Amino acid sequence: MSVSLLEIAQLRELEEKYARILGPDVLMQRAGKAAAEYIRELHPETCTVTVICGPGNNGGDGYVCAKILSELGYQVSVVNVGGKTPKTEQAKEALAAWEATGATIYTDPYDTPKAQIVVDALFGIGQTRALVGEYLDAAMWFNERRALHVSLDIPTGLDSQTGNWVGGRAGCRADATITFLSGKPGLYTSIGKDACGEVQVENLGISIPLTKINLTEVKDFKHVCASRTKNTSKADYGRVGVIGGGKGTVGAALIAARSALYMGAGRVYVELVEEKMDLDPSVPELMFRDKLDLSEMDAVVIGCGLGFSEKAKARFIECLQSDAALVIDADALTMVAGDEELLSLVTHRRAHTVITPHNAEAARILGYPLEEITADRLNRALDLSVLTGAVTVLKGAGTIVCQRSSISWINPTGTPALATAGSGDTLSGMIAAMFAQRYELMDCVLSAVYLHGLAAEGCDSGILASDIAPTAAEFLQALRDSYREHFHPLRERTDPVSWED
Ligand SMILES: NC(=O)C1=CN([C@@H]2O[C@H](COP(=O)(O)OP(=O)(O)OC[C@H]3O[C@@H](n4cnc5c(N)ncnc54)[C@H](OP(=O)(O)O)[C@@H]3O)[C@@H](O)[C@H]2O)[C@@H](O)CC1
Ligand SMILES: Nc1ncnc2c1ncn2[C@@H]1O[C@H](COP(=O)(O)OP(=O)(O)O)[C@@H](O)[C@H]1O
Ligand SMILES: [K+]
Repeated sequence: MSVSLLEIAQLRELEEKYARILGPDVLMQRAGKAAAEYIRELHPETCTVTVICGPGNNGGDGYVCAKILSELGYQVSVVNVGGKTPKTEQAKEALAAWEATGATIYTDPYDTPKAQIVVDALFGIGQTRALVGEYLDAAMWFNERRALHVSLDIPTGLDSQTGNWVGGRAGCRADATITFLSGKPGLYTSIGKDACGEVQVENLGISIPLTKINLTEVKDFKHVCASRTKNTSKADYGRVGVIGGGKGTVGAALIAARSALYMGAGRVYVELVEEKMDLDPSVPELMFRDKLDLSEMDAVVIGCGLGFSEKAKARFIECLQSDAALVIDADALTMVAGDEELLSLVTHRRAHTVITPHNAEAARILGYPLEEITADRLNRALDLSVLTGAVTVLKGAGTIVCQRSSISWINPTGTPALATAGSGDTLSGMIAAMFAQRYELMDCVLSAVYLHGLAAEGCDSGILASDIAPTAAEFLQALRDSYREHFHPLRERTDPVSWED
């Protein structure tokens, strides 16, 4: 199963339930202890630490963590930012326990001695408005330190649901975040991808319910990772058709088509609506047709460099009316925006349909300003699936995959190296290749999105879009090797993925 990501209301419910079962301060004690242990793992040598605490329970976690670190031999300074009385009983008790050690309590972090580790326990999931005053100053102090930056639960200022800054005001930027009970969506998408650094989830000994928002794991598409049956031929791996080729943008279709081949499609055909080509000399395996017979295709990609001609639109309509699995990308998405006839054809499709917009395309289809998409990508992705009936892949940092049934996944792989022309075309071709190989709907989409991102992991410079699929294919190979190792009765189990639940 995927890693569950809980929303605030669900976290609050768990918090209340376990406060009743375990006692009101047990979770805070566990959170503070887990944070101290995590910091010790990150920096086993004892050193100087400053913990900045806010007025709520996040601050309470900070006081507990500070006391345990101090008992472990770290030299800890604690700041009760603004010097106010904490707002909850548990946080008051945690502050009192720190006070009982006789240590100085600072109210301004700028007064503290230099520290090798700084810990942000200002605000967690209870931050309801933009940082101002002493809290904003404290967040700035945190960011300015040349130290290891650790946030408790979430980086202060981050909206745990959307991954944006609360009220648009930037907060803490951590090198590492230890988050309690479960992951939260905002840690894995948008600004959250930068603000959290490494994320460690600590469930505090609580069993976490399954939820409708998940972080994709390899196990979510483990059928794709199983070995292919040996007694097969290219007919078993299907036919992908790529329709593009508007004036001057042939490359996009070629990139999508090549990617489908690399990801294991049996045959890949290209139709160029406005341009003419009979051969791609660098990938002679591709076959070109003036007009594809859609009834012969298992999966079709439409939109990459398609243009907006009448011919293109007519062809799009034929694709929508076909029984092939359809990946709708780029120009085809823009065509759908504001066109009721096309939208209705999308909605009424019987075969699998995936739309792959980036934020701007999503804004066009929904008729929203771009800011409304970026403000809440999870909910906007869901809006798109409800509007179109299709599986939505809302691309970007922390790509969101969602179904109309309201189950969503956030994809954890990918880097800014993917922010390069043609990278979305590659993804479309990869998804279609999975359809052609007849995997289940969500196996197809989740595997392609995950592997596409994985291909760019560790790359902080630039890559060619054409290189993404070959690298993704190598990762898929490694996963299949690992899966085979694991499930082979005569082999030792040394695989890196834990395949069984
Ligand atoms: N969930 C769990 O099970 C567990 C939760 N735990 C921990 O508790 C944390 C949640 O605690 P929390 O609810 O007390 O919220 P937190 O973020 O500390 O502060 C909220 C306070 O700040 C205030 N306030 C808000 N914004 C403000 C602003 N801009 N400027 C100034 N004030 C502002 C707000 O006031 P109000 O909005 O009511 O006026 C409220 O009083 C959670 O993240 C985790 O660390 C763990 O201990 C164990 C398990
Ligand atoms: N900063 C980023 N981090 C992770 N993935 C990214 C980032 N920027 C872009 N991507 C990914 O790169 C691809 C870009 O797609 P798209 O914008 O359609 O490109 P193009 O139109 O050039 O093909 C998407 O899969 C998107 O998720
Ligand atoms: K925090």
